[in-house]
Amino acid sequence: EVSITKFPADERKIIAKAHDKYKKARAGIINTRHGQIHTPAFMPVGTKGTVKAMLPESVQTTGADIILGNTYHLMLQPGAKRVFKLGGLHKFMNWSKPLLTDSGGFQVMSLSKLRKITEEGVIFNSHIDGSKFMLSPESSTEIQYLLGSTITMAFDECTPYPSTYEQAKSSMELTSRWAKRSRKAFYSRDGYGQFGIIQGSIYNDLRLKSALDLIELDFEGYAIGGLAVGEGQELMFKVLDYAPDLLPINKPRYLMGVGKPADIIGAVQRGIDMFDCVIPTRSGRNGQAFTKYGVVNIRNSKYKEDNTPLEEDCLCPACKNYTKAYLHYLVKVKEILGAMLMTWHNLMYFQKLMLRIREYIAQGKDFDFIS
Ligand SMILES: Cc1cccc2c(=O)nc(N)[nH]c12
Ligand SMILES: [Zn+2]
Repeated sequence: EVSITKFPADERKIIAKAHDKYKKARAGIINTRHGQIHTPAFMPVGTKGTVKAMLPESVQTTGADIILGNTYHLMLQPGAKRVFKLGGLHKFMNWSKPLLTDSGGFQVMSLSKLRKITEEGVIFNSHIDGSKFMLSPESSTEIQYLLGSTITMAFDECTPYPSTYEQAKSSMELTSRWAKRSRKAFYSRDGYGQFGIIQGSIYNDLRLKSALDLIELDFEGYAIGGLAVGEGQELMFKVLDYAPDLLPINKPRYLMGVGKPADIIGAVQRGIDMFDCVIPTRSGRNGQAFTKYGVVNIRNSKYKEDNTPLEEDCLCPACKNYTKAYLHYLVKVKEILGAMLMTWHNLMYFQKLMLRIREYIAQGKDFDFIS
């Protein structure tokens, strides 16, 4: 057992795995100002201060310890200063457990129409009304402070895939300079943390340089960025075969934007502790349910008279009180309750997967199951 201080006031126990294939898998607890995070952990995405179609108390019943918010969206509407004046994001959205906010650069690149990357930061036009904004390591870090994030992400540039070695190198070097400025701008408090994000695309020497630059800044945790950007599972795992080992063994490792159950299992086996992905919520709203029998596309007409639940032993309201026929109908007629029940089931499914993974690691058992 290795126990180390993660967030200032806290301890984290890592139970190293004996089994060779799983020796990098670890189960632990991150203690923060807003409560514990059991890892490996899946973080539901609550982009605009809400996990879409869910009440925060419903998210809590699924077993989620922490949810994500987004700097980009919240700075545009309702504005970080306003959220701060109203008591911070925890109070605003009635979520008292840990909150992690992404730093906004990734969202600017994927959402805003016009943008310009300079050494200072990213200048962009809001995708809502076209008004001009700037996000920099300093402003992103300040916005996350105003929101009251438990875990603040450093301001990075997500290197697109594919990128040439030169493109990936200069992008990674910019991220290292921005990480230094982010770290300097961070107001550190007990039980709060800031995570650095390593880049370097698929090039192992760039990944190493990125890790060395960020380890010098002594972040409370580290994220692996620049994956889940179209490289595919095989290449992602190839990077994950070495990248997590470049990071301090005694700090949380967060793989951003991942992923499907099989991606999560493979990444845990390679030493990742934290995940976030829109798949359970977005696909739930689109009528896809994750079950132990595989993904159920509830809109398929074969379910229109299916009087059985998605999963007979699932404790979520969709499975306890309703049938696939009813869910099929709700989603077909675009009733809001359809989005709610499908989302609730998928979030419960992802949290059950994480719980089983944590239990298997703690018992020293293999967890190759594709749940
Ligand atoms: C959300 C997300 C997904 C995937 C990759 C990234 C990344 O590289 N950097 C940031 N800040 N966020 C990411
Ligand atoms: Zn269910």
